[in-house]
Amino acid sequence: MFYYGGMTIDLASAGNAEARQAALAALGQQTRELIDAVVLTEVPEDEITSVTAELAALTGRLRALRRTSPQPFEIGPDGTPRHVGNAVAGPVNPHALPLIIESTPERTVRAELAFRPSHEGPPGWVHGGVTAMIMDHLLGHAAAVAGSAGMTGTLSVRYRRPVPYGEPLLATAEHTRSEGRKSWVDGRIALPDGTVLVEATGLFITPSDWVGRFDPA
Ligand SMILES: CCCCCCCC(=O)SCCNC(=O)CCNC(=O)[C@H](O)C(C)(C)COP(=O)(O)OP(=O)(O)OC[C@H]1O[C@@H](n2cnc3c(N)ncnc32)[C@H](O)[C@@H]1OP(=O)(O)O
Repeated sequence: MFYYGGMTIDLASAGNAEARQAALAALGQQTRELIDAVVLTEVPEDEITSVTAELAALTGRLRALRRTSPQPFEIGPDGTPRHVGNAVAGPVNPHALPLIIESTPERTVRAELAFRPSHEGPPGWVHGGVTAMIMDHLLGHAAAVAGSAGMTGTLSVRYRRPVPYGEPLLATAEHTRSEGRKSWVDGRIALPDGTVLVEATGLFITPSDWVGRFDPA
């Protein structure tokens, strides 16, 4: 639903929802490229000022029709909840990598990823809060794949080595045990040669009203 000039418009039913999602995903990707270009640019100051004015105009065009409610969960191919606007995995959210997660037959999860220049924390390396965010989401996905979808209760991260951006990395996670609505998950981000850079353990708690709602496929 979108709110515009006193009207509520259901754009999904008015047009082709799939084409709209593809268009939004393309906008999200272009915006990611813009963000990295902003971070890395060395163009002259008058060009920066000119581009800023153009961006202000583009921002105004997008604000002409605005969503007023959160996007709902969808059920992914592996039966887990997800939504296109998610800050880690949502294709239409420029903030997201987006993380593309695969489930294995053993109900573990893996994601090939490369951080971007805009994720920089210490010069030349990825910000620890960004890697923690990736771990949070991936571990949550592993809980869901194991049939224990929940919200993060606690997340513990051990930073073993600095994480580079612009290089291929592999993130993996697996559910280790559950007690009632509480589930524990381990995960890590590693170099392609297996060198572990970041390790994490999370406790995920299934809210009472989620019980039985997101059973894996
Ligand atoms: C596939 C998609 C993956 C997505 C992953 C996304 C990960 C996220 O970012 S989620 C966002 C961040 N997390 C949050 O916002 C959570 C906010 N907190 C909450 O909503 C609630 O506190 C919630 C749901 C965690 C627990 O609420 P509720 O179900 O009422 O818990 P409650 O009944 O009090 O406690 C249940 C058990 O969990 C324990 N518990 C509750 N909260 C915590 C906590 N934060 N840490 C440790 N244990 C906890 C309780 O002690 C209790 O244990 P026991 O059964 O042994 O007595």
